[in-house]
Amino acid sequence: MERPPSQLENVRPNASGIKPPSRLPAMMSNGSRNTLLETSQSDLNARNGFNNGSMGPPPSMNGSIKHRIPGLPESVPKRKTLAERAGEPINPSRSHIQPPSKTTLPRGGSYYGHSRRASAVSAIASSNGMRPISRQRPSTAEEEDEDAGVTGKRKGTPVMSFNHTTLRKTRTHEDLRTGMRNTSAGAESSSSGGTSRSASGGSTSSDEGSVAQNHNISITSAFAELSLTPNHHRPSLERISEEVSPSKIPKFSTTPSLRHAHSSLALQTPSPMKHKSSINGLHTPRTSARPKDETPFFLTKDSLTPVKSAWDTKGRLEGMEAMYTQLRTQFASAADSKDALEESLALYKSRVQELTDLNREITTANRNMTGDIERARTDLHTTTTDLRQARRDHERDLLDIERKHDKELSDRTQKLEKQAESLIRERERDTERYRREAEETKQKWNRQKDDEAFEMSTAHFDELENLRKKYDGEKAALQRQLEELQHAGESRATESASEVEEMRSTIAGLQNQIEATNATVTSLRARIVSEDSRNTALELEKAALVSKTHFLEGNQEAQSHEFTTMRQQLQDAISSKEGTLVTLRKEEMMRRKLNATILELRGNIRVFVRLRPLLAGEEDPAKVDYPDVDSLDGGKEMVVHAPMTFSATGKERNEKHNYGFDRVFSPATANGQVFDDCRDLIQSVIDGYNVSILSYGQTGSGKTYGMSGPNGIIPSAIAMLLAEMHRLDEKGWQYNVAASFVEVYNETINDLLGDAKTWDEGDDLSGSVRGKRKEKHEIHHDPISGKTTVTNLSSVSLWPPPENDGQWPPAAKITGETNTESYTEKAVNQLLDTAAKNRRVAATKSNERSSRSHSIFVLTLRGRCEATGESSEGVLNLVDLAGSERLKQSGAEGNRAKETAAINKSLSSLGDVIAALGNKKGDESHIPYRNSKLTYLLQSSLGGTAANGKSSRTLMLLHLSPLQAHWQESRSSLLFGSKVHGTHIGAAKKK
Ligand SMILES: Nc1ncnc2c1ncn2[C@@H]1O[C@H](COP(=O)(O)OP(=O)(O)OP(=O)(O)O)[C@@H](O)[C@H]1O
Repeated sequence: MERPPSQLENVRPNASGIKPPSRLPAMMSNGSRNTLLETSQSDLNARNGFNNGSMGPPPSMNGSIKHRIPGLPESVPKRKTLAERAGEPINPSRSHIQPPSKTTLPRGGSYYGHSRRASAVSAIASSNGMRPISRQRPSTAEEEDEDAGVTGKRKGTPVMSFNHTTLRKTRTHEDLRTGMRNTSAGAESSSSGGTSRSASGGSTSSDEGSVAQNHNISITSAFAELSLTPNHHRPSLERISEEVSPSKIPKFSTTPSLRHAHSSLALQTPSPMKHKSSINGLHTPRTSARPKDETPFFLTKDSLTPVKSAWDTKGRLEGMEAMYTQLRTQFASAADSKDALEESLALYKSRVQELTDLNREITTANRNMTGDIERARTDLHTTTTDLRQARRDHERDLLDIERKHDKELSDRTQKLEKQAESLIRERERDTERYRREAEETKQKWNRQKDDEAFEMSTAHFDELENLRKKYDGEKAALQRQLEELQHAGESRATESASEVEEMRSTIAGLQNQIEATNATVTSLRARIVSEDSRNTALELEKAALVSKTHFLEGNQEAQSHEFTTMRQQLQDAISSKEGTLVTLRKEEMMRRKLNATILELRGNIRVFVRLRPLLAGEEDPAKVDYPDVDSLDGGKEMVVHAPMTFSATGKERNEKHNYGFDRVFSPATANGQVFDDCRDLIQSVIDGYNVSILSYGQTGSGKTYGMSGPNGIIPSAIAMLLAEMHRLDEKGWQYNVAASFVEVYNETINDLLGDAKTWDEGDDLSGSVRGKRKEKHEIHHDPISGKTTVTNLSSVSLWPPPENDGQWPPAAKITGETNTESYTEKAVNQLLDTAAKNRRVAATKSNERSSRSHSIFVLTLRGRCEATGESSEGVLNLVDLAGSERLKQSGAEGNRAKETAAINKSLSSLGDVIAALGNKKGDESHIPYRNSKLTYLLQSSLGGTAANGKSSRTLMLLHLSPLQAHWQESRSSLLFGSKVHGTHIGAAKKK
């Protein structure tokens, strides 16, 4: 069947994608082209009416077309094609149709009117994170069902189907679909002759979405993704009509350009060209706006083709007119949409501008901050580098100093060790030499003494033998005389016995007579008694006669000679005794000399070190070794392990320090053992030397314990001196012992045996203290006698006991004691108690006073030997020094600062004096005794030789704490001790 030429064939723009309706007949004829049929039930019905029986139109139809579209031009050629009209501006204000922006598609809104704009604004607000103010129409279950229904319904539809996956991507697509459905429904109602709801519904606010959707359908149909079915090639229109059910939604054909437009919209990418092409390629479904009697037309794949017979040109034109109208409406709506989009765009632009400004500001700020950070980083880097460099330099310096120090130390140590070794060797040699000399002298003297004794004893023996012989002779003569007398007495006794016999016989005769008379018996008994008495008297007479005989028979001359001899012997014995005493004195002198020699050899300044044991509760002792503890003459070395430290390079350091002293006592050593090693020194006080024993060390190291504790130096020294004095008494030496006890506190001297209330604390307060006048004590040193005296100082006589026993101590009189030793003992105890009490009273002004003051117990021994006329005077100073650790304390205030300064001064002066004594080159050398009260007080007893030639000896008793924590204090004490030990002072001289 031939298809008549169509006007639309000429107006179809190729680029628009709208297929000219002229293609439809071809499709209908053989179905070789893809054809999309869109229809509704009413269309079908209408078509059925047309097509029923024949393809030709009813005669009445030819004129009715013209009549129904009065606006159409009469002449078909004069009519503008659809494409031309589409190109015309519909409204000057809407001449530029812009595609919808991707962000202006409102959800559930319309592209038209206020609601559309509101939706657009809402979309902007939503995109800016604000709550949209326009009403949004949610997707309802019904719609979902409808969607499903559409799909389901179209499943079996051979003509077209929707891609729901794509449609569901956005709300816009839902709306589009809804619009499509409405359109479809409109078509249905139109075909069924019902009232067109959608035609008037566009202005109904209650169904604004529906109206918008109805309007949208033209666009959405263009954007909907459609697919062609293979049935497009059906040969006839009837067949198409059959297949399109009225209940089915309109079918659309789509072209690649439409698909592209849809996908662009779905992706919401604005593209004017795409939109335009979409609009141009739009195949509008027939809407309910079409008059009921209007010829239905199909929207096929390639063109808007009214379903008319080929000969029904008018019908087809009407369809096209309707489509044209529809397109105009669509263009109008597109223009509205454009306005809305422009508005949105303007909003967006302003917002974008704002954001751009903000971004710029932030970028600028960020850039500034980045610059600052960069600068700060650079500064930091520079500082870090500088710091590292400085640290490296510092570490290098430290290492250098350390190396230098170590080297210096090792050099000095080696040097000192060499010196010490040579000194020790020299000393050993000297000792050995002196020992040999002493031994020889002693042996010589012993031999001499033995010879003398032998000679004396031989003479004595001879004399004794003679005397014994003489005595034996005399004794024999006397024995003989005695025997003679005894014989005479016995003969007299025999005579008496015969007389007794006679008398007895007489008695017996008489007894016979007694029997005769009792009176005779009684007289006889009386006679016997008288005879016994007579006999006794005779015995006595006999003894008297014997002695008289012995006396009378003795040689008076011999007797007087014997007496003379005996007197001579007695005289000899006395003179022998005198000789022995002289010898003993000589011996004593020799002993003193030897003792002095030994002490000189040992040095006038000696250092003993003593480590006290750990006390209860104390932990972490320092490790100390005593390498020669088992040596016969006592240990002299110690190795102290310093606490572990780390070098600048982080290396572990376990230092050991070797020390050598005159004597080293381990913690196990008791006070008595320490004193045994001090004996010879104290003995020398009796011999007339001045001796100082100084207890040095930090607080709590045992100074006071060693000095005044049980069997400490003070009580032991007094006991020893008393025993020595008794011994020397036998040798003709008599001694006086006096004691004083002073304290040096804050460079002021206080009398510990006086009254603490009168003490001068050196606090510049004049006048009285507690109502008592302050006592000032001045030190005087006599350069000629070498004696040091302190004014106003109490002195207690310990030996001999004072005549007026009980005058001292004042607090507790010692009375009723006849035993002098007991007095001394008690006096010493009383003396120590008084000192302690006075210190306690003073301590109320300054706590821990005992640790911050020096106490000096002074014993003065004056001796005289009447036999020899010798005399001696020695002073023993037993000094308990203040805690040495105060040297390092700083930051003290008030009294403490004063105490610290005073302790510093006195202890450093002590070191200076000892060092100066060691360096002394002659009598002219200056020794800084006056630098402190302590050294000035001890001037005559500090190991030097005074101007008067009197010299002295010093023993430094170094006390150490056993705790590792006190290592630094112990080390400084050991260094001080080593310095003193290394000082060699010339021989001490007795005055
Ligand atoms: N060898 C020792 N054996 C037993 N205990 C000791 C010994 N040495 C010291 N102590 C004890 O250690 C404590 C401190 O001793 P001490 O008071 O003698 O020290 P210090 O150095 O004299 O103190 P301060 O600074 O007060 O003069 C005392 O309790 C003492 O009994």
